[in-house]
This record gives sequence, C-alpha cells and structure tokens, in this order.
Amino acid sequence: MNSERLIDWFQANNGTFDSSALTFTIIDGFGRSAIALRDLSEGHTLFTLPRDLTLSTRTSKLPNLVGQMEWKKRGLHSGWVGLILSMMWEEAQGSASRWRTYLESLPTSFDTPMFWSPDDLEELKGTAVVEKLGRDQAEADYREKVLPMLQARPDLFEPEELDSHYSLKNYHVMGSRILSRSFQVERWHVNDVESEFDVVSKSPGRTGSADPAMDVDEEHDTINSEGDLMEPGEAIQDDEDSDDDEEDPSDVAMVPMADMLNARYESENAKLFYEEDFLRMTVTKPISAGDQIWNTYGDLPNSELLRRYGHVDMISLPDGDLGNPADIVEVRADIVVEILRRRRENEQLGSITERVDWWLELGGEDVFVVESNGKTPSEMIAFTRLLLISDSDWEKLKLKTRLPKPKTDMDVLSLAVDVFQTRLSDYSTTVEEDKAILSSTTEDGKLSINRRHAVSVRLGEKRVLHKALQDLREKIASSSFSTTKVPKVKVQNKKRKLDEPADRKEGGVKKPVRR
Ligand SMILES: C[S@@+](CC[C@H](N)C(=O)[O-])C[C@H]1O[C@@H](n2cnc3c(N)ncnc32)[C@H](O)[C@@H]1O
Repeated sequence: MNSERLIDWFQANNGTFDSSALTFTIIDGFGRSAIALRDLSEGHTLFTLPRDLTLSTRTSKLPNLVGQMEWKKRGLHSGWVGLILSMMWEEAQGSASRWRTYLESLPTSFDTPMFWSPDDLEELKGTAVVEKLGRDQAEADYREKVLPMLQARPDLFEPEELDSHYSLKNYHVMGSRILSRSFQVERWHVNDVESEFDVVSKSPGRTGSADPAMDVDEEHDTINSEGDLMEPGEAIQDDEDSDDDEEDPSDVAMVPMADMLNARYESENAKLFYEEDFLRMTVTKPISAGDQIWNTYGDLPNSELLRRYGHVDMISLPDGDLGNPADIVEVRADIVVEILRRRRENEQLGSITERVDWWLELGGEDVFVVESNGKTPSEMIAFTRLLLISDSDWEKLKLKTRLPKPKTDMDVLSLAVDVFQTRLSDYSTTVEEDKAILSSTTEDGKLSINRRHAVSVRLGEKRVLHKALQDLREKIASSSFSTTKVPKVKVQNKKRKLDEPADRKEGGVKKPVRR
C-alpha cells in the first residue's frame, strides 16, 4: 500500500501528520523508511495520534464482546494471544473495523527465523536465537486457546473464515507484526476502567488506587526513577500481584505511523512520547533534510534484532570490521557444570548437584550474559566459585541464604577459559570462516539474506567470546586476580531450571517486545 493512503486514514482518524517535515520512501534493505524533507530541530512534532487509535486489547471491541470473565477463563488475558486474536478479528471485520487501512498496510511476510527453512536455521547453530523462537508455544496457544474460542462463538468468528482470517498462518503473521512493530503503551489514568475494557484491572489483588503510570511530570512525559525519560517499551508494572519481569499484556499496542520508523544502533533521532490523550513522535536530535528519521528498538544485539525484526545492524567497529557494538553472548550455566564433571571424572559429584540446586533455589541465574566488553559476568564467577569451593566451605556456605561473592582466583579463571572455549565449539565455523563467507558471493553473485544475517549473528557472538578469552588470559598472565573483585551478584526472586531457555517468545511471551 502506498503511504499516502495510510496518512489519509491516519488524519481522518484524528492523527496529525506534518507532511512538510517527513515522507516515506522504500530503501533497499530497510523497507519503508521515514525521511526528513527539511532540516528539523529538536522538539519538532512529526505526528501525533489519539490513544484510541492504537490497537490493543484495550481498544479493540472484541474482548468486551467475548466478555471479560470468558476472556480470562480462556487465558486470552495473558501473553499476546488476546491481541493476536483481536487483530485477526479486526481484520475479519473488513470496512467495519476502524483499523482496516492500517492492517492492510502491514507486512505479510517476514525475514525473521520463525519463517526460515531448517537449512537456514542450521546456520544459526550455537547462537541464542533458535531456542527462543517459540514456534511450538505459539502453536500450542493457537490450538488450546484460540481454536476453542473460535468454535465456541460462531456468532463472533464466522466459521467460513477459520481457514483465512483465523488460520494458524495468520496467527503467526499477526504474532510477527506484534514482535516487530508493537510498543508498550501504559495506561494514563487508573479511572480509565470506566471507559476502557481492562482485563487486568479486574484481577484479584490489584488495588486500583495508584497506577504508577500517573507518576509523570508537568510536561506529561513519563519519568523513570532516575529521572530520565522512559523508553516507549519501558513499562511501569501496574499489576501488583505479578512477577516483576512480567509486563501487562494489555499495554502491548500496535501504534499506527510510529511503527513506520526504522532503527539503527545509537542513531535514534526521534522518539514516541506519551501524553494524556495522545502519543507524540518528537524529534530528539537535529535532523538534516534528506536524512533518515530513526526511532530506537533499544540498541539490541544482532541475535535479538534478527529474532524480533529480521535484520541485523552492521556498523563500523573500532577495529575496522563491521558488526554490532551491542552484541552479547549467552553462556548456559550447565556448561560450567559439564566441564567440572569432566574434570572430576573419578570423584564423588553428589555435592555439585546439591550446590546447583541451592544456587537456583536462591534465584541464581542459569544463563550468563557476556556483554560486548568481554568481561566475565560476575554471576558466572560466583557460580564457578560455588562449584569449586571445598566440601567443608560448602557445608558452611549452604547454611547461608546469600550467593557467594564473585571473587576470582586461578581455578575460577582457568575454568572460565574452558567454559568460553567450549561455548565457542558450539558453532560449526570459526571467525575467519565467517568473515570469508560474508565477503564472498555465491555463484549467482549474492549471499542469501538469511545466511548473511545468520553469519553476522554468530560472528558477533564469537567476537565477544574471543574478547572474553583475551581478557581472562590477560588476568591470568598478570596474576592480579587474587585481589580482583567484581560487582555483587544480584539475587533474582525467581527460579528457573537449567534446561529452560532464558526467554520464550511469540504467543506465550514472558516479555513483550521492548521498543
Ligand atoms: C517498525 S518496522 C519499521 C518500518 C518498516 N521498514 C516497514 O517497511 O514498514 C520494523 C521493520 O523495519 C525493518 N528495519 C528497521 N530497521 C532496520 C535496519 N536498521 N536495517 C534493516 N531493516 C530495518 C525491519 O524489517 C523491521 O522488522
């Protein structure tokens, strides 16, 4: 669809759009992109839209038509399943839906690994992407929550549309649209319950007195505890009963026009701000005529960019290579355990299991994240130390309710070296091979986009691992480890098992997309 139609619809629905300031154009590799038509200064408003033009389970009529109790009983209030169903239903309403033109403007195909062939997925071996795709969970939600709902209410869901608007394929399309385009839009007033349907507001345990989203300054910006402006995705939790990590699913919203902006590492020059009745896209840094207008997706590592958005950021790194400075690598705690078991083949290992259980019981992490600076995570050091201490120290420690301090010594460092080397062996190629692939072309002169993305992700992760190894080797060589202290380990109030992925996505999501 051409953007003029979308802009016309937007304005006809009380959106404002400064057509002297920006236009949309297709840029190869970026899809539709917003371009400044003239020099724009900080604070300039690009467009605004009324909150009721966002599409969420608060604004769609469907949850009310189903009935609040029924909606909850069927589990449509948790994760994205309710929003996906609402989007499918709105689409099925055709011209009776307020969002018809908007929905027609959205993509129907995606470059995300969710839609890749097994061969392409194989290229991601070793990366954190594959186990987080959540395809099985999404399909289970469709089978267990959506299909029974569809069958129970033929008055709302036309049976002849089951294979079109309400198909599993369309369920994935809507899920991917949410994954790559949704925002967190918090409620403004707690009293909105009278004008908006809000499943969470009726849940037991919610006091309904002080919605933290009201904690705003006079200029109507949402402020976080440090006094900084909040990211659109940085929701304040408004359900007192829920886990700190859980966001309110009814905050997840499709935001027409705002989702037309691309993002690139540290390039943000426009941002969506919340006001009482409106959302406002505002210029946050001066933009020259002809430049692209960038939002932020949170400067994510390439693994997350690929999984959620289907692209990677490849920008110049200090060493002259191309890559994403925000890349990270995940290291599962069970690699540390495995290595120790291998090293201690002939020893009694009963207490290792006991130590791991104790660690998890106290909320210790089961996946360690190595940041792009290559520093060994303090949680990993503490965990390694826990496994290495003597039985007598363990007997004393286990009476405590605090995780051990992340102090390093030669044993910890050398085990960490083994861990990172083992982690590197999860990939089937080396850094040099990946670089060669990226600079090569296939017979038809082009590396497939999926392969290029997969190689970029795994190369970025390997770079971080090599940096981490170099850092450890320098520490070992300088022998300064004996006094090295790293920051305190943060205790999480939640247990996870070693064999569960840290994060699950589409459908039964733990964390809606952060933007
Ligand atoms: C929120 S939408 C932005 C608008 C989108 N370009 C369109 O055509 O509708 C996010 C999608 O834009 C594309 N995109 C955003 N930033 C990009 C970037 N830096 N490089 C390549 N593609 C990007 C990806 O396809 C991503 O899934």
